[in-house]
Amino acid sequence: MAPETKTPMKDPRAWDALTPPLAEWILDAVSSMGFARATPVQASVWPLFGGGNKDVVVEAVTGSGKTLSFLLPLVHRILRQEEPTKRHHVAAIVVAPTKELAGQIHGALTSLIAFHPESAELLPYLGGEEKRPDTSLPVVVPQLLSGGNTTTTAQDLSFFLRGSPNVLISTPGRLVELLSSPHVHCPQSSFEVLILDEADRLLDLGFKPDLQKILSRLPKQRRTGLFSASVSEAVGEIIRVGLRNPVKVAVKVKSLKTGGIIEERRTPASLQMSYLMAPASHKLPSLTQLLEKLDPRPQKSIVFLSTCAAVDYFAHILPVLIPEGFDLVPLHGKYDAKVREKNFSKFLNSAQPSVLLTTDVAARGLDFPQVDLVVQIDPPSDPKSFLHRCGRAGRAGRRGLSVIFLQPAEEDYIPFLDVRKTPITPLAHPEIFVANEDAGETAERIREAVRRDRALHDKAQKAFVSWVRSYSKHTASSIFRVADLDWADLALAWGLLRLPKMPELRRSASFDGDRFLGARVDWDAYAYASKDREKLRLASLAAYREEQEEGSEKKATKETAAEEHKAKRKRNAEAWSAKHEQEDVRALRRDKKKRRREAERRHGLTDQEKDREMDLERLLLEVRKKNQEKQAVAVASATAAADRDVAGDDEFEGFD
Ligand SMILES: Nc1ncnc2c1ncn2[C@@H]1O[C@H](COP(=O)(O)OP(=O)(O)OP(=O)(O)O)[C@@H](O)[C@H]1O
Repeated sequence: MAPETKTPMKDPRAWDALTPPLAEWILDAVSSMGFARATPVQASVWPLFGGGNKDVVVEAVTGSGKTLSFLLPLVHRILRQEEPTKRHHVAAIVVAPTKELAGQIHGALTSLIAFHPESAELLPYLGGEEKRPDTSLPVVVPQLLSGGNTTTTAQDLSFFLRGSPNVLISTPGRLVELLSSPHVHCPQSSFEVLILDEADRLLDLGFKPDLQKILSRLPKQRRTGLFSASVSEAVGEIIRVGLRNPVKVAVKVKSLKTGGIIEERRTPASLQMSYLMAPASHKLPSLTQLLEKLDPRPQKSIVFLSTCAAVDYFAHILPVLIPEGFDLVPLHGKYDAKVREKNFSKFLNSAQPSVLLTTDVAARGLDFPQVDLVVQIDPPSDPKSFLHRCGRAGRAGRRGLSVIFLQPAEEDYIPFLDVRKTPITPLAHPEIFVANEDAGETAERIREAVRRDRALHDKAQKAFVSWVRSYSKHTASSIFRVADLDWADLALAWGLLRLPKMPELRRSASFDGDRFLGARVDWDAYAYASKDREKLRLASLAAYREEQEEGSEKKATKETAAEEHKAKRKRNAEAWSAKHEQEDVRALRRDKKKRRREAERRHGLTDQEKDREMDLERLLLEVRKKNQEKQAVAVASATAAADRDVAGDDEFEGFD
């Protein structure tokens, strides 16, 4: 019997085993890129989306090669057309949520078509002043619409008119602007395929209006592909994109749990997903230890914070804290497009160990080779971001470590992530231990830096308020509760010199009311490092003081006037009584004189005349006595009337 011959099974993911067969130039390209075989997602998507005529919804873990899984079908569909795409017609569009990701996809496509001779010939024309020549064969001509202020819409349009690209790669906003031009055409005869990368993010409410406008400008007869590591998060929204009988491609990871149980995960097997329980003030010292102790030293690390303002602030603080030899590169969505671009490529190309300090702007899709470590100092507000953030490390089979720092009150996040198939385990190695004294020392070092420049204090105040607001917006609101925050510890963690005035503080039971945290600061002398800014501050301080002084002078004048008025009244009252005393004296003298004269006069009167005068005098005395007793104007006036009749005005002057 002839010996049994076994033909070796062909690797189903070998590039040359895929159906339909890949073009020669693609085989060259992937082998030059060092990709020995297709990744599971590439092998699954190709026959459906490249060969077949299916719409696809693709979910595969981060770093599993989804970009190439949609680029290969995209170029294949364009190049198999009988004729080149007409001038100013678009054949394919790729939409991505951030400029950086759009740029990266554009880079990947450009590297790929560099292997396609007819398309490669046109590459030098792209971006140039010259109109690109027509071709007789189909070609792929990409244009990146980068948005922001890197290029204006007018520049994008003139590039489009000169280069006549047939593939647009863009963020939603800039794409809407270009598609609104009457010179940009997407007819059914030319348009082939629409790709939404990070589709669940693009289907979020924020992008909805732009996405609707884009869809309304595209023919209904087209192929559409949705790609993401978490596309199933958007199940309810997928319908909006107008897919026709889509095929769902889900590439899952199975891993062995302790006890021999096989579990399904939504994160790559090469990525260790860990957590560290740490009060807020222990987080930065823990980060420092992690960077120090990891062996080999992480070449590239990404540290996530929750807000742009926090990145702005800690970008000035971390250089003081992290071990020597690490470059710190900040990146967030509010930077000017040029700074964003510069910092992005600085991190990408840095030769020495570097740390990217960033927000969720860098959570999705970005493929930095050599990212060994991801640290989430702040857990993401949206749990969808969690696996994307972690997935910046451990890509394409490379080992990676992801650590999330959780405060004691946030412990429930651990089972929460388990349910979402992104389980995390306690960080066992390297061992991190932070004593309270270390945390206090770190806080002092931060405060020292803050004291050197008042601008840092301003940044800290702004950032802290925005951080608290973002904390209150966590989707998992039952786990991240502002009411549980330990304000004194947070103030240490941030190295604050005082806590900003916030309604959250007033409502908090754990806040003891000392916003100044026992830190002694001479606020008038506390200066900005920038001379110009300090000059301005001093000028406005002087103006403020002057205003205060004017205010107090006015107040003093008012007070003096009031006192003077009071004194005058007193003087008047005193003068009045003195006057009356004098008058009394004078009246007495007059009386005496009068009586002496009377006595002399009476000397010569008859007895009858004397009696009449005596009666008159008695009457006069009675009236005077009465008046003196009552001293009331009403009574006096009545009495005076009677008196005047008898004695004349002169006698009652004082009662008037
Ligand atoms: N067949 C392959 N073999 C080896 N490496 C590959 C292969 N295809 C792609 N890669 C590499 O894998 C890395 C990750 O690819 P890619 O960025 O497409 O991942 P992704 O699945 O889109 O990740 P994310 O979900 O984070 O966006 C890239 O550096 C890419 O060059």
